[in-house]
Amino acid sequence: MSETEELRRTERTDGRRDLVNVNGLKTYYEGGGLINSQPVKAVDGVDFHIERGETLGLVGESGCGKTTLGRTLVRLERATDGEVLFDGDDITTFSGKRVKRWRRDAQIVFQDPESSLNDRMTIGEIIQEPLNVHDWPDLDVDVVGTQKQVEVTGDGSVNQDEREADITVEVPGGAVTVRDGVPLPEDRVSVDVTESDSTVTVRVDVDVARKRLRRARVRELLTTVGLREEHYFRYPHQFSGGQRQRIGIARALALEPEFVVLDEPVSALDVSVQAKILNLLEDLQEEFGLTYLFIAHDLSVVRHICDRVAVMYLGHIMEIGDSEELFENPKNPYTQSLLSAIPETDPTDDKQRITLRGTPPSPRDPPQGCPFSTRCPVKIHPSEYEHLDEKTWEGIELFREILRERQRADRSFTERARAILGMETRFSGIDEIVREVFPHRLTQEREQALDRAVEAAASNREDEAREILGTNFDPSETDADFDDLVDSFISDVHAGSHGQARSRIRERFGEMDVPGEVRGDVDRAVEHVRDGDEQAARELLREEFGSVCDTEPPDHHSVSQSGRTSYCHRHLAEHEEPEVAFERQS
Ligand SMILES: Nc1ncnc2c1ncn2[C@@H]1O[C@H](COP(=O)(O)OP(=O)(O)OP(=O)(O)O)[C@@H](O)[C@H]1O
Repeated sequence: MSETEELRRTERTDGRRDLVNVNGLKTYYEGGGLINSQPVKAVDGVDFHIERGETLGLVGESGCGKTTLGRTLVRLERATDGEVLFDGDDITTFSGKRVKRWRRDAQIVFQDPESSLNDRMTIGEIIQEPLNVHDWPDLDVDVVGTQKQVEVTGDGSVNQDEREADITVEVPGGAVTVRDGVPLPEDRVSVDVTESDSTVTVRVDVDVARKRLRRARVRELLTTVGLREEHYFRYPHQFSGGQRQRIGIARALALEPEFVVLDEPVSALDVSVQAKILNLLEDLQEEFGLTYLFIAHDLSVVRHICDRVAVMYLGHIMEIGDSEELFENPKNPYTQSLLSAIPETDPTDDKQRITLRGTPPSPRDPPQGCPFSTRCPVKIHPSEYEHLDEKTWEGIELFREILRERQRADRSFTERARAILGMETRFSGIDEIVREVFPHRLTQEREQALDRAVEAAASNREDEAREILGTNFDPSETDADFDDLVDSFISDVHAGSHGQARSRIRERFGEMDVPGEVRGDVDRAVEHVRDGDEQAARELLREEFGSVCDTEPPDHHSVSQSGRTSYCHRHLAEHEEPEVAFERQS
């Protein structure tokens, strides 16, 4: 790649160089040996960048792919597709020595300091391990002050990296500078320079063994992360959770990385300790110019520590941008839902809490269109059904969601085996589901009878109430036990729950209270389910009531001046913006 091309790839329009650039990244886990099983699409096509020295937060519900994404960036997981440019180079294509060299630049701190440290090693050994693996320090040498070809012999070697060399030798004169990160006094380095017409040969001898340098480096790291040098010979179990996390951080910093993935670094710690570790991480970032990807569940921590935030759902980034802006004025319906669940510190703020129905779909079988379409509270309705009221829509979406959940349950071995053995009777519940999901209404005559029955029961004329119900409602119309139903009705009225008493009867004897065209489709879907063909039921409902959200993946739309983007069809001009749709519903 030419230098200009490389610059174009890594330099953004505001002129700041990005350290990490992720393009179309996918990480799939293969099906685990099950025949025909689909891969888990843990990360399913994400694009973002991380600027040098910034902290990008990564949030989202459990299982949305945060850890997998973090691990892919440091190559603990192999990318299935896409590229991860680190300083312009695609690390997914590295192999052999190049991976090993690059690994020093990118490290990870794990969530659980309990299990991520080997209990049989001393703290010193744990922190020293990466230094041993990478044969640290390189003792690489930069020779300055000459145009001639340079040869380095003895303990040193020519610096071939872009990093600052461990030792710099100036010729003529042989003045030595040792890089800050190497705990080596300059008077322990001796230099001998010989020059010919075209070559300078520099012999560098270091009279301190690498082992001692490493031990000194570990002691330095211990104090850097707020521990004491005498902790060197202790074991992990002798430390508290917070101290163990400090050890994990020291280990991650040992090779002086540029980029650190912090995978829920404080989630396992007591609240009082969390703040200390967060402060430490911020101080270290400033001191060493680190770039962080900060993965977290706790949104208030993210707001506090991150410059920008990426919100993830089912392997996709739904919204990404400036942290304060995103928390103040979220644009994506998923971000809006996620943030609405944070308890409000100000009790006078009457923020609307958005309850999401169902659970996220399986990453083995994600929705075809928008990943959030199966749960989105402001999903776009097809234009021919725009006149439908919200209650009917809610019923349709819920019905579709229930059929999808049943499909998912179908995947379990037990369920499949039961079906094959003919023991399966789950489908018998369909009438009950329809009664629960859609509003039901009685004929006018029956509504009046219901009024009279409520009045009689409320005045302790139970026999009369029973008689009214018995005369006006035919027990053969319902699969419920009629006497039990009447008993419950009377108990509800006595308890003052007249509404519930009425609903009981309406659900059992009422007609579905939805517009005729909807009713016809629901009835046909129910028929398919009765015939054991749930797939046909799902397809029918999708064709009839599905919208662009069900069929097309959205684009990322710019939603603020600062470059924040949101992945949602509603940002297209022909639709209402998500917040307007939320407002209309409330
Ligand atoms: N090694 C693996 N093999 C197969 N599937 C996996 C593997 N690791 C993770 N997954 C699946 O990939 C999806 C994403 O998981 P991941 O751990 O990345 O999510 P997460 O957002 O970090 O969740 P959490 O917050 O619970 O850690 C989940 O469905 C998970 O079950």
